[in-house]
Amino acid sequence: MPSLGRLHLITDTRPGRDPLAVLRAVLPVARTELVVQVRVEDTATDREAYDLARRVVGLCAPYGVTCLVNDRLHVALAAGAAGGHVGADDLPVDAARRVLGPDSVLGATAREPVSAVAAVNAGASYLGVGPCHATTTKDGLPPAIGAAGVRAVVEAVNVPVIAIGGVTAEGVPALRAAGAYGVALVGALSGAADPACVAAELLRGLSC
Ligand SMILES: Cc1ncc(COP(=O)(O)OP(=O)(O)O)c(N)n1
Ligand SMILES: Cc1nc(C(=O)O)sc1CCOP(=O)(O)O
Ligand SMILES: [Mg+2]
Repeated sequence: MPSLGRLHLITDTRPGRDPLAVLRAVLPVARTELVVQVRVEDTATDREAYDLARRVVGLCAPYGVTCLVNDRLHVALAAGAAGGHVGADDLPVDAARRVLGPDSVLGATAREPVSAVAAVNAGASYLGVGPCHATTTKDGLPPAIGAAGVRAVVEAVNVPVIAIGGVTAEGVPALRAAGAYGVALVGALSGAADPACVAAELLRGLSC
């Protein structure tokens, strides 16, 4: 299994966003500290998801950067990604592990310690934990858990915890202090005027 980077860039495919331009800017700065998660809108077709995943895999390969696919594990396999990420509405973690095989990276969403332990026992190799802070990127999320909620999960499991939801460079030190291994972001990178600069700032926080 590839070693996991600490900076998880999740593609932003909302209208007006350019996920490949953001990726091209961030790749040379973050290199192997980067993980890219291909996440498309629920309304996107599998063909659209596959086309984006193939392009992301192709851009990541020269840098040795890990590419994952959110939700659609058949797309992950078909596109040659290193693994996938599942949450409560997706395949259960044990089924996802069977689909991906023993050596793939498998992330699972967990919001508190009990489900976190269950996800790890079912085969998750890392956990996405949040929402840490309020976010406008995704609707319907439960209330923010803050750094204290992240810490509660960190103390319950022995896999990397990736903090997600409203993460900014300013927020990284508190999340690291809570034990987060890394962070996952959509808006803070996708909406940045200079994504490379923001990535460098995020990496400085993650290296402490
Ligand atoms: C790193 C990371 N953590 C959490 C999520 C959320 O996954 P999920 O709960 O399945 O929600 P969707 O992203 O599918 O809307 C994630 N994608 N990545
Ligand atoms: C896709 C997603 N999942 C979350 C969760 O808590 O499960 S928060 C989130 C959106 C993260 O986007 P941003 O960095 O712009 O807040
Ligand atoms: Mg999902």
